[in-house]
Amino acid sequence: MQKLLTIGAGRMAQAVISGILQQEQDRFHIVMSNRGNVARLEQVKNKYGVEITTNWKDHVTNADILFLAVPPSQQQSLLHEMSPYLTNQLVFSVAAGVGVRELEAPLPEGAAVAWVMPNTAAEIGQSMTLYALGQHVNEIQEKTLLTILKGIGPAQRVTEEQLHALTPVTGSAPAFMYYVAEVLTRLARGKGVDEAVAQQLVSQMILGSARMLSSGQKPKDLIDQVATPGGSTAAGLKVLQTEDLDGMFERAVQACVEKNKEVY
Ligand SMILES: NC(=O)C1=CN([C@@H]2O[C@H](COP(=O)(O)OP(=O)(O)OC[C@H]3O[C@@H](n4cnc5c(N)ncnc54)[C@H](O)[C@@H]3O)[C@@H](O)[C@H]2O)C=CC1
Ligand SMILES: O=C(O)[C@@H]1CCC=N1
Repeated sequence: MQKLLTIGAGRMAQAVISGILQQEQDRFHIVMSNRGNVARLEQVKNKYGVEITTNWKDHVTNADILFLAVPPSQQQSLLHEMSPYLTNQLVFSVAAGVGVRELEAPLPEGAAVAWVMPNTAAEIGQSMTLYALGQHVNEIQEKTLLTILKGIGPAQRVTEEQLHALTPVTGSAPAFMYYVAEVLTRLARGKGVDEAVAQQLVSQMILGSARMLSSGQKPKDLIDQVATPGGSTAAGLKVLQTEDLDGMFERAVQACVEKNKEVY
């Protein structure tokens, strides 16, 4: 059994651990740590049955995998602090904007690092995860990482530059989708449907649409199937185009990219 130490026990650490435990219960011994929020640690211990600690240093030397799930602003000082304890552990981080180069720089020469960008659907094994590997990750470590990622959903290897550009598309865009869901749910409620029903009908609509997309059909073709020529959907789509929804999404993605750069 390999020992996996998380530093950070917040939303993303828990989403990933939850996904791993559903798929790979017996493969990893998981220890979760944070900066001292004992109540949060007790919660994760009760919820996931993992070991907890407020002092990651007690576990770092005999861990096989170090999973950094702290805010991007905290990560460089943490890496410096961790550096003297590193031997051959695989270090992977999910911090937005903190690339492979930034992970390697504070660590000893030859440190094995990976930059991973999951999303919160990791919690149910449905994240679309992107990852980039540092130059010193060996075959066994890559296999271990892929085992972890398999637990949280499909994963796609990309370059570090692509990962910077795509973080909004897979990491942040779930929030954009939930925003759309919130708006549609509110509209449905405004028509006298109660909240639970409104959420059910919107979530099933999104689920069905996602399944159609994941069957490989092109968005354009799927739009055409819905929009009867001269019909009501076409009238609605025209409003979205006139109001520049494309431009709004482009600007939202760009805002995420710019924000992620602020870490440095
Ligand atoms: N929430 C999301 O959808 C996604 C988040 N991420 C990344 O995941 C990381 C964590 O984000 P969230 O889980 O959303 O935040 P969060 O605020 O829920 O969790 C942060 C955790 O880090 C701990 N922490 C903070 N500073 C620390 C330090 N110096 N030493 C040890 N522990 C420390 C906190 O106690 C907390 O447990 C961020 O870097 C973010 O960019 C990446 C992809 C998606
Ligand atoms: O909002 C954030 O900064 C993180 C990065 C991707 C998703 N959540």
